Amino acid sequence: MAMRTPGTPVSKMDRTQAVTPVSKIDRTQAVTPGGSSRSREEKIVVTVRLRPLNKKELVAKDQVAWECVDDHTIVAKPQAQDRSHHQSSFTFDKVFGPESFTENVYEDGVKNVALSALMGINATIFAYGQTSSGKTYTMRGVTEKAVNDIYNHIIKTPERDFTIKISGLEIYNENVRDLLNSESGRALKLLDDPEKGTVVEKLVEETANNDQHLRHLISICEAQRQVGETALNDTSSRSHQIIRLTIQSTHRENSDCVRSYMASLNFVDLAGSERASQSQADGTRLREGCHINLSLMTLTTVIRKLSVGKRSGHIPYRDSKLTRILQHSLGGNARTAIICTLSPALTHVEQSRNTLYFANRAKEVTNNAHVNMVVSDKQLVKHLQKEVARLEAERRTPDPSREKDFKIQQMEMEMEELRRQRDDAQTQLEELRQKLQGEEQQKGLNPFESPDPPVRKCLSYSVAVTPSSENKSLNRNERARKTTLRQSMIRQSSTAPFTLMHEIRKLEHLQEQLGEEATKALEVLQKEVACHRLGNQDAAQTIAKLQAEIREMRTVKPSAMLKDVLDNGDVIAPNKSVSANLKEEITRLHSQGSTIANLEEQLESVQKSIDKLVMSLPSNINAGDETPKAKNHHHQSKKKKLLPLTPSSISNRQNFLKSPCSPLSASRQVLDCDAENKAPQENNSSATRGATTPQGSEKETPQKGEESGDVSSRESTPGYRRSSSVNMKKMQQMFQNAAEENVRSIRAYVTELKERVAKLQYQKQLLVCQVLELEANEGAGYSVENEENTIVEDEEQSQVAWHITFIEERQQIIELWHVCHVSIIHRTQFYLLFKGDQADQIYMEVELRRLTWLEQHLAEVGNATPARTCDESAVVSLSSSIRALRREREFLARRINSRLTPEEREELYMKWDVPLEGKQRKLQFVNKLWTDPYDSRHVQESAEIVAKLVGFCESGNISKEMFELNFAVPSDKRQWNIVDNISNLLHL
Ligand SMILES: Nc1ncnc2c1ncn2[C@@H]1O[C@H](COP(=O)(O)OP(=O)(O)OP(=O)(O)O)[C@@H](O)[C@H]1O
Repeated sequence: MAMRTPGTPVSKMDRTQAVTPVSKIDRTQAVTPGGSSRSREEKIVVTVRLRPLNKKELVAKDQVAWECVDDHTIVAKPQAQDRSHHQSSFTFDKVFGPESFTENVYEDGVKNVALSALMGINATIFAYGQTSSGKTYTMRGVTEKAVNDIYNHIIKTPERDFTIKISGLEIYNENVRDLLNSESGRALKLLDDPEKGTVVEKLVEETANNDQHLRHLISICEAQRQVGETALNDTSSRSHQIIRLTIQSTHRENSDCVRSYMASLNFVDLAGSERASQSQADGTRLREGCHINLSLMTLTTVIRKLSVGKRSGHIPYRDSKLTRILQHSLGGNARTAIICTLSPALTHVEQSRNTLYFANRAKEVTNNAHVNMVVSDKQLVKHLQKEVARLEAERRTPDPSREKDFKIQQMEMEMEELRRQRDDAQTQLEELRQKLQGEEQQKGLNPFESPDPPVRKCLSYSVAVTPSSENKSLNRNERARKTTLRQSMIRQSSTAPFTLMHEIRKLEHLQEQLGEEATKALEVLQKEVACHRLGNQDAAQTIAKLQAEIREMRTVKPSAMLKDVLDNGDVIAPNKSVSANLKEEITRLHSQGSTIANLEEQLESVQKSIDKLVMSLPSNINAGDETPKAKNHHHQSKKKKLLPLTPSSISNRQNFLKSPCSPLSASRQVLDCDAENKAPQENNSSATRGATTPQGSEKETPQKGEESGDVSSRESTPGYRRSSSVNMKKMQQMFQNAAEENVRSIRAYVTELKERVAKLQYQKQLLVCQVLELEANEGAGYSVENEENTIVEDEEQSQVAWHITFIEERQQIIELWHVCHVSIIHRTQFYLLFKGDQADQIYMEVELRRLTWLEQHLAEVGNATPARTCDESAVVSLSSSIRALRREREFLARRINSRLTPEEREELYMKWDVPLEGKQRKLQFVNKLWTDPYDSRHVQESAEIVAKLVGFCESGNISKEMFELNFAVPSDKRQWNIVDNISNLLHL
């Protein structure tokens, strides 16, 4: 749509496009197909103003020949003697009658076009008409009002800086004269500029300081204009006058923005066409009249040619200086409004008709205005100078702020403090232990023996797992559960000493692995940061200290005894009794009580140090705009890529059981609970991921380091420095990004190590409990030596008792699954795998414990939205568990068609009361599974259906190992494709 209603208020104007108000007269053209959104075609706005009869005409009793019948139409009054067949009615954008004010002409006719210049769009306002028709009268008023509006706009737009310049020229007898420099008296040349088009050479351009100044300059132009008396007009303009305002505006606050709007606004008061007979011109006036008519004729030709289309051949702009100077305004890059002025007198009716014909053609001319953005040389130079200075400074001093050094110093101090605190804690612990030992010895008791072993065990467990649980009232099942737990422990203690020893070995081996991996992580960190600092000694020292911390962790390795045992192939010394071995184990476990805690503490300390280091990276210091979500995503994706993991660590990670009782995990409530109920992906996908990611990660990290190293080495060469400061900046930025990413990855990795240490803690505590059970049994007379006899004697009785306990425990577990919204795939596997075998005791116990903890945790957290911690571990809530379970049910529903035949489906739908024709019946059906924990038949059938849907059959495609307290990789992943996911589901 092209603009038609010229009076749109400035506030409603589109600041970047030529505005297109609605018009009553639809003579517009469509926007150029494929044209820029900032450029559009628009027809010249044409208005007609009919002045009142002047004194001379009134005296001569001239008649009024024209009438404005409405806002758009002017008609010739029928004259009795007029027998010609001229067009008598003309329609324009606006027609103003003799009573109209110049203000109306401005507001409704040209304002919109004039103010486009404030938005970077060139604009031109013409007055065209016969001599004495009122052109000058109208243009003066229009110019005055436009100046008012321009300055009002400037006042209302404080965010932009405006510069207004003015030049004035007249074309008199086909010579161009400077109205602001009239003393020179010489004619100015027109030059062709490839960018600007025709320019007037040496035309003076003054900058207006304010509106008054501008008005003053305009008045100078008008005063300098050639005026002469003719028969028709005492003050007839004998030249074409062009007053040009150049308006430039720049956004104040955005100092980096070097582009600004720039447009010119032309006020063109043409000389009037005249007939020599009427103007009675002779001599000078006649010569003037000839030139005037000649240039107006060229203008008319240009308009006529343009009105029939720009491709209608040659447009004779160059035939007159007027059309040459105004070329852009005639069919070019400008919005143009023409005010055609008419005398109403019948004596001038032919002249007026010619004016209307001209106006008629002009309204068909199409312009193509666009917003002009310019880069001021001055601004550009300023901007470039600033940039060069900044880059030079950056090149000379990579870290001018010294802020990083300061932060490193701070970090070192904090590390020192942490180390001191750790040593103090260790000393205190040692003192406490010795004191305790002394007291126990005074009482004549073994320090690790308790007069009431079961109570000792319970305390040990509850303190470690849920420090606050002592004050909480027991729930409906807790009492019974504790009883059965105690029973199962006692039973287990008589059967599992070897298993326990084995578990202890594994745990300790894993602990050693953790130390190694932490060292690797720190080595990578050191490399990254060393590169980043470009040899900064302080940073290197800091990292060396961090690494020493990790080495310290490694020194707290399994004891010499463990080493012996491991060296001997993990076999218990044959000359020692099982009881003696266990006692030693107990002692060793206790003596290592602080080992894992130390590891945790030290990892915590390393984590803090790394956090500090990451924060000290320049991009982190400045970065405040990265959203947490984006950071999280970024972090996760990079973590996958960059972690320096070994295959063994990957397999370990996949099989970790998360501990709820670690001091770390308890304080931070770290629990991978979405994983608890996470719906598995389609088959194979997870296994593939697990296999490919670590390999990629092993390759990625060193590559990054090498890249960084390359950059730093190149930067240090003089040739590189000379090459380009912009390139150097880019490369520095790239390097910083890479370093930051890797350090973040390492931080995430250390966090993960911490979690794993926490899990170790949990496992170890569990083992301590069990070893204590053994010890207690021994103390009570159940010696391990006569263990076999005892078992044989009590076998039958024990089996019956266990069976009863199993039934009870399983029911408790099923109820807790339901309450905690645990994965129904997990429920199915557990339910189908553990049928009451003696060896199932430990699994039942572990499951019961973790569910008890989970139930309590959910009760504490409630429905709170799981918050994300910085290390990305999710905190489970009831709602997150329910969501995960819902996703899992959707997953299972999707498998119904592929896993069940149509007959099976139909049978099941009927059996489970799912309408056969109902919508989403698959989901409806799955939603009914595992919903009644008290109906054993329902539970059994639910388990069977889920097993079928996931392809699990109890006879061997899943290992009990995955529910066990060990970290072994399932022996055969092919047995069940989604075993990895299920392992995750089991994470605590
Ligand atoms: N709309 C109007 N209302 C009242 N008086 C008007 C109007 N238009 C013009 N006049 C008067 O008519 C006379 C001629 O006007 P003006 O000089 O503006 O004509 P012009 O078209 O510029 O003539 P020229 O081409 O000879 O310069 C002036 O005295 C002016 O005051």
